Parts: sequence; C-alpha cells; structure tokens
Amino acid sequence: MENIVDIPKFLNDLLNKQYGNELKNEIIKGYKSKRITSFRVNTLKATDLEVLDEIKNMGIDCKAYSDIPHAYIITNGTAKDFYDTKLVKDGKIYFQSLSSMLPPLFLDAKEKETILDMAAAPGGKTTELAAITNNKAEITACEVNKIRAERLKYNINLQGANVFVMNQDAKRLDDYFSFDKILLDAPCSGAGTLDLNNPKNIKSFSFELVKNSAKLQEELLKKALKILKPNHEMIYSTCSILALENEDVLNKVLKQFNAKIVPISFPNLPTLPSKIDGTILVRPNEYFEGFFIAKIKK
Ligand SMILES: C[S@@+](CC[C@H](N)C(=O)[O-])C[C@H]1O[C@@H](n2cnc3c(N)ncnc32)[C@H](O)[C@@H]1O
Repeated sequence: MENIVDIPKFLNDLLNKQYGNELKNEIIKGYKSKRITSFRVNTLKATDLEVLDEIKNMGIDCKAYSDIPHAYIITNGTAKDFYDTKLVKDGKIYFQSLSSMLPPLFLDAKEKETILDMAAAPGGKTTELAAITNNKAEITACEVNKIRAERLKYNINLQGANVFVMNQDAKRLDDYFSFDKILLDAPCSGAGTLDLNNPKNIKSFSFELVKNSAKLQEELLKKALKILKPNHEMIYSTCSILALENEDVLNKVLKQFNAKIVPISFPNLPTLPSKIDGTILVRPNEYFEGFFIAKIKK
C-alpha cells in the first residue's frame, strides 16, 4: 500500500468540479485497484470452445464476461502466462481491456461496409471490427506513428484480419474520402486508465497533455465528420473521463456539422454521469478502465 501515489492537484480539482467529492473518491479508488486481465477470442482464427480447452490444459482458470461477446477474464493468472503460448503466437486470442472492447460493438459494423478506424494502433479495435464483420468489410486503419503503425500491421497479420493500413496523420486525410462508418478512438490523456500503483504512469500525466489532447481530438473529430457519409454513423471514444476531452469536444464540434448524438446504453457497467445524455462514461474500477463512448450521426 505504501507505494500508492496521489493524483496531481490539477486532476483532483478537475474531478471535484466535474463529479463532486464522493464520485471523485470512487474514481480514485478505481485508479488504485488492480485491474483484472481480460482477453478476446479472435473468431477469425479460433472458436471460444477451442480456446477454453487449451487454457484449461494450461491449468489456468478463466470465465466469460457474458455481456461482451467472446470476452473472458482470467481468474488465476496474468497475460505473462500466455506470452509463449500458441494461443497468442497464432493470434487466436488478443489481450484487451473490457472497456476497450466496447466502442466497436456500438458501431454496428456490417459486411461490405467501408469502415475507417482513424487512430488505430496497436489494433485491438481494428481487429475486433474485422472479426465482427467476418473479415468481409472494407476496413481502413490509420495511424500516424511509424513504430505504432508497424505494431498495428503485425497484430493485423497475426490475427488474420483483412485491413488496409495507412501510416499517416488522420487530420490530413483527403476530404474526398467517404466512409459508411468511422471509429475515432481518439488519442487522449489516459485520465480513465491512471494507475496509482505506478508512479511513472502519473509522472507523464499533466494538464498540458489534457489540453493538447483536447485540441487534437477536436481536429480529428472534425475530419471524421467531413469524411463520414451523410446520414451515417460514427463512434467517438477515449480512455479519458474528463469532460475537456469528451463532452466539451463534442459540444464544440457537433453543432458545426449539424451532427446529432444517437443514444447508446450497455448493461451492468460502472458509470459516471455524462454531460451529454445518451453517451456512456465508464467509471474505472477493478474490471473496467475509465472510458467515454458516444455514437454520432451526421
Ligand atoms: C487510443 S490509441 C488507439 C488505440 C486503438 N484504437 C486500439 O484499440 O488498439 C490512439 C492512437 O492514435 C494515434 N494518433 C495520434 N494522433 C494521430 C493522428 N493525427 N492521426 C492518426 N493517428 C494518431 C496514436 O499514435 C495512438 O496509436
């Protein structure tokens, strides 16, 4: 317990202002808790039964998180126990937080649709979309960072996903592009995923980072709404729980495009009050990272 660090004062003030003292304390409790390890079965490569059999043979216990298709929680092991296994090396499972599995579910992606994953590395959600659409959608994944784009390609190949990768700044995507659906899992400060057991994690977290993230999110969302086909839908998500990076960004941008929120909900989530009805704000706890998810129709 002695190694747990405090949250920075600016974050304490922001959380107090947005949520009040009681909820802020719940959030801090979430930042302190040790998160469960979860993975998704990659249905492009394996069935749930086949994976569960192999895990049982390893002497590791896991249980389904039944609200999310193909999601499992490891109850007596960690991701490290799997590093050298065929399950990981053959791309049959992908370690991914439960919160991170949520945004693609709301996109309602279908075979044959053109789908853009705008900020895609390392590819957890890209490959989830490929699996949801049985590899039959036209998925483009964009990533600005060269090294992360390589990681994205590696994960896509390993998982047998059919995805076209663009290593470029999504803000500069040509306005002539047009997609049926877009996932903007925007770069963010990570204010939903802070780990107070890890001082390094807190050290790199600053108000500058929050402000810069908000600026980038605004620009990326504007580009997304430009290249989304009219009357079509997109998802905006972040692993931040700060309104500066979520509701405030949407409030600024949506009216410029006459875009509307499409209400979404999900069972059994720990939530926080959102300033925008119909969006989801996940409260960090031992199962979930803090996350924001909004569905938008242009
Ligand atoms: C939250 S992470 C995405 C996680 C990913 N969706 C997943 O589920 O695995 C955001 C990503 O956006 C990338 N990024 C940041 N700015 C970008 C930009 N202007 N264009 C494209 N990608 C960008 C970052 O390098 C980072 O890999």
